[in-house]
Amino acid sequence: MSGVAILGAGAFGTALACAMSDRVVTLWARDREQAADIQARRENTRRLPGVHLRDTVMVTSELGDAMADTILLALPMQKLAGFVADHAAMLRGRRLVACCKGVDLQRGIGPAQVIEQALPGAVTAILTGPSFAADIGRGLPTALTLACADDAAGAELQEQLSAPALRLYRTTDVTGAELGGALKNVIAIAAGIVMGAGMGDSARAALMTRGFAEMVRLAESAGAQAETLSGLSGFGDLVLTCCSDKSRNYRYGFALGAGTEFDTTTTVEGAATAHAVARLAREKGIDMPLTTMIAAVIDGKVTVDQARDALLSRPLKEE
Ligand SMILES: NC(=O)c1ccc[n+]([C@@H]2O[C@H](COP(=O)([O-])OP(=O)(O)OC[C@H]3O[C@@H](n4cnc5c(N)ncnc54)[C@H](O)[C@@H]3O)[C@@H](O)[C@H]2O)c1
Ligand SMILES: O=P(O)(O)OC[C@H](O)CO
Repeated sequence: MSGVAILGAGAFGTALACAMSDRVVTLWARDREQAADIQARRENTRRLPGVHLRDTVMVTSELGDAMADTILLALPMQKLAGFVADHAAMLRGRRLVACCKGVDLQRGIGPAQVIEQALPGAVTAILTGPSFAADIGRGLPTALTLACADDAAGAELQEQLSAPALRLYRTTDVTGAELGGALKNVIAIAAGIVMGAGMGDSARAALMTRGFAEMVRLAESAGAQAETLSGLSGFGDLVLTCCSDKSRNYRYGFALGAGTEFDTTTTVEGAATAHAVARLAREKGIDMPLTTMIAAVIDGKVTVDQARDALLSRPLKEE
């Protein structure tokens, strides 16, 4: 058994399959009809319309046909624990690369730990960083972080998963990489709120900067290295997601700020993660005013105006 399989035919899984289609790669969709449709049309019309899949991408809904030595898990964060627990027997012994961004709401842990709890001893890695599926699908140049605690395994994965337009940088700081990807989504919701409510570009810049300070504070308390947060998975992804309406987290925040409707079936990882992180911050005694406020706004416990006023009237402090 060799090669690469991607589990989850959402926007990101499909885009990764596209980027890695310089070789044979398998894409698994849980829905039989959707898998057949993508395989026949060579396009995922539901999740990544307009992107053509080469014949080297094999699409299946049979999980057994999607087993390879390296498995990319491109599922929403809150679905990961259930999925790996349900399919532990099949996944055991393979290199597992989580491609989701977030903190598990029930367990308060990131994707690598979620996998390790279900499959102790598994070689686990994280693929994360600034990347819109639509950009990757169009073959536009993208750089991501591949984080693996076992550096030798990480180096092999970096070689295996790099592709002509997909450049992977490597780190052993798994905690830093996964918290960068998780926390930037919360700040992106906040950036969307700021812009949707008409607070302006200067307010967004302030929010991104103070949001980044929160990200580093929490990550360091969890044992991550601050410089990882300054890399692609932290700073890079924060800038991308806070400044583009291609981002679903940003668009969700914008709708909250503007008081407009938002399609609740859209994957918005930052919403659950805001709650998971606000709880973690409370338990650890870490000051995370923005994240805590975003969780309260999402819950409707405070209005956007109340959140703005409360944040602006906090005691003055050193930067
Ligand atoms: N879309 C992007 O631009 C992008 C970029 C980088 C990272 N990501 C990350 O990738 C992850 C997936 O996002 P996406 O954009 O592909 O989402 P998506 O909403 O486009 O697709 C999610 C996919 O997961 C499948 N799925 C949901 N629950 C499942 C379950 N229990 N078992 C099996 N399959 C299940 C759905 O059928 C769907 O195909 C997220 O964590 C996201 O943050 C997305
Ligand atoms: O659409 P979003 O907000 O989930 O963002 C997609 C990616 O995480 C950007 O790197």
